[in-house]
Amino acid sequence: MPDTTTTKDFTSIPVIDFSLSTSPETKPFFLSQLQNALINVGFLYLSNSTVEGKVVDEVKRYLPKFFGLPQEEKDKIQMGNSPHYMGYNRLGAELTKGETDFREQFDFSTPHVSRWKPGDPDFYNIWGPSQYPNERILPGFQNALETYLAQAWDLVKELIQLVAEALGLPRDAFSRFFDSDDKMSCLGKLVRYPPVTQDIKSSQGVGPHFDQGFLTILLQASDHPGLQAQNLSGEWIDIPPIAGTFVVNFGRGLEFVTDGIIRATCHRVISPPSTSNTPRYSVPFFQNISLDARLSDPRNKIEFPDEIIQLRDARGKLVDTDAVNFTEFATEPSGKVLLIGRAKSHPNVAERYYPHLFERYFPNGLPDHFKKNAEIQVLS
Ligand SMILES: O=C(O)CCC(=O)C(=O)O
Ligand SMILES: [Fe+2]
Repeated sequence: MPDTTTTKDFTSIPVIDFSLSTSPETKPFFLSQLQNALINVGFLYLSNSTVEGKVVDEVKRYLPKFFGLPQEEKDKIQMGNSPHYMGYNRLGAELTKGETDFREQFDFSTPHVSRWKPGDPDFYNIWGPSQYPNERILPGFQNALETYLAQAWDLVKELIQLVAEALGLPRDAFSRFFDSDDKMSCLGKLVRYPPVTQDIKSSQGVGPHFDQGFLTILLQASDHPGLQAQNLSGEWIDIPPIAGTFVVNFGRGLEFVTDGIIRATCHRVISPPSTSNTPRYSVPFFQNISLDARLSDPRNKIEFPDEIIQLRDARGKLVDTDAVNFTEFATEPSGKVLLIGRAKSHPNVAERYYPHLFERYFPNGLPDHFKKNAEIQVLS
């Protein structure tokens, strides 16, 4: 495997051992590896993290069980019934940059009560309770996912402090972007990417996009390749699963508040080929930031050491890419950016609960290919 620790334009993704961050002797090496990944790659594999192997194994065990439930059971908890964009989506019920993603998925979050009340901004309602299948149907499922979320959340809270240190900042440099835990919610997804079929010829598992918030931790829960990240030359670099690791990447929000020092790298998923007998499974976990945080507020500007700024400038400009971008960070509070992103991805939910956003982003109504795909599903 080529050495990516020094190259500016990556051709593979560095593997970083989290346990090196826990001892004073090895921490400087950990931080230097992290610094390179933050500035030059925007992706890394993390091994030996604090998330327990048995907790990961439980989640993996439930993936085929959940997606194997009868369609009617999954439809009972469909996202279309949740103003918080929580719950199940059938294959193809999601758009990235207007194009259909062929993945079936279940969105769930850390336990949370919506803080929205009449008169509040619409985006206060973006976080709220998850929808789980009846315990009788899938015993232990909710508990397994909530245990996983709690451990993933602890990990991102530690990681964001290490990110600050890797950029020569105090450990708490990013704490201003988070409320107390009871006012925060992080999002998890169970995702199933079926092989390409006759009906659905597209291999877009999920189209080119940037993640939105700060950190993403991704569990590749089967042996399928398919995840790819775009390097500075615009080439798509494979991120094949490596057992015992998470893939970590950085969202547009973190790129914004670090003035482009940290890369939010564009990525996509190619579906398994038609010759594959099994689906690809993954479990992304997205670290959100405070709904009220305005990243463009001058009071939120962070001063970086000169040598860090020089490393960014030496890297060169990021490739312009036609992907979902979250440019609204320049003007809107974080919660609104999140709500707009969700409305564009899940137009049926926006149409029902956020009609003002639906009209703005879908002035001609639900796109034909979105409706057509719904028909394919009804037929099959
Ligand atoms: O499934 C994957 O491997 C990646 C998914 C992803 O990038 C996303 O959901 O934002
Ligand atoms: Fe992503």
